[in-house]
Amino acid sequence: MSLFEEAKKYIPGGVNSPVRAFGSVGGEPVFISKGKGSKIYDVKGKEYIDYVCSWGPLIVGHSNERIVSRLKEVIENGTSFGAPTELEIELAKLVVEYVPSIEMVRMVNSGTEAVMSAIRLARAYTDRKKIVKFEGCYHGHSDSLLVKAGSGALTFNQPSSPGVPDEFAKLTLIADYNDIESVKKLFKENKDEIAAVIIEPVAGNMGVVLPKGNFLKELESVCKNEGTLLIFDEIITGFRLAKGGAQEYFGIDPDITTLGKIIGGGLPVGAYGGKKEIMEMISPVGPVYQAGTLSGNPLAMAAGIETLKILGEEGFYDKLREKSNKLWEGFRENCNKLGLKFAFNCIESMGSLFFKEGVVESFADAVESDTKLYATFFHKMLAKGINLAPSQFEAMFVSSSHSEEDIDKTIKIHYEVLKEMFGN
Ligand SMILES: NCC(=O)CCC(=O)O
Repeated sequence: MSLFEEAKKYIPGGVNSPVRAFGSVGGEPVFISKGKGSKIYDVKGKEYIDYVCSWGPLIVGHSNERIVSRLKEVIENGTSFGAPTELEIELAKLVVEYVPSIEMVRMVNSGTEAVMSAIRLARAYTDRKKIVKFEGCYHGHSDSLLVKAGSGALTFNQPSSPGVPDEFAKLTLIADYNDIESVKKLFKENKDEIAAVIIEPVAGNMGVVLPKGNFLKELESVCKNEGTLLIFDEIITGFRLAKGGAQEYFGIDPDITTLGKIIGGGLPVGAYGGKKEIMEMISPVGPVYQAGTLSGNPLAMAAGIETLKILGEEGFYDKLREKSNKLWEGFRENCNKLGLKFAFNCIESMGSLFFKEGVVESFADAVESDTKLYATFFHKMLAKGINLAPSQFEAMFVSSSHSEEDIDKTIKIHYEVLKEMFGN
């Protein structure tokens, strides 16, 4: 019996998160035994260059020495206290220093929790109930956000999940990413009722889709005029596009920011932060309740602190950009050499190749991609030792641990695979 067969006996679908099950690409998921730097190894010892990076957190690669050694130090003193520690202050300070709009931050355990809490806070702050999200954006799996969601929900054709009561779902209004008119229309129809607009500033869960022109600026100003809070879901883009995330990159001032992934350096951490006036509505200062037994866990804080310190070093993002651009250029050249006109979207160290000709600038464009071709591409890459996300509707990530050699090898294999699929 394979490990997957065995897992399926005890765990629904054999996995603890649906996207891992290879549902949209077929076949059995690879079981991983270890990771080091840019590489992961399956239980049979096969090596892969990894561009999933645990779905984004590992911007400095697997099993980074500084993180591991700090974790060893911290674990000697205990694993959880449910009481304040200095480590929490250290990570909070770094977040406030790095992320322009954050004056205060609350740590939780996952991105889902961060978003769920941010929405509650926005509703309490504005005394309004409705929220706006964009079709194909994914903000974790809390009830209000599982309406026309991206990522695994889209991959598995469950964008609006059963189990979410209609009464909740109808408070979530849906706009089109990169279409400010669709947002304005919702505001017109729901005057003074919208608490918050939540957005992935760069969409990463319908594949990578970049904000066009002034879209984010316009969104910021619509929200300000309407007395609605703008929530930037920077769970993917935070500390990824720049030290201060997408808000620094695009010069936007959101009211609340949600963080996850990189902030935990590979351990479970989420966070939400914003202006002091808003954040001080949270219990025990204010009336908005939110809590967590393991929130601010010392190990998770330590991994986050070490990661953020590395990101703060001179030239970190310049080097990562250079490396990423080399890979993206390689992919583009490969497509050109083979006369392929597939859309390729990238920004800094995140990118997606769409099996769709032309451009992908909206959710409607993204879902026109040929997911069967993606599945073939994915399996051929995997067989040759390149690990990509097992879905068209995800991003790939470059880490600081990817070497020139990794990048060259990946470009070479990418060419071979596309040639096998499309060459004459
Ligand atoms: N881009 C989607 C995620 O990062 C979530 C991964 C998961 O659902 O396990």
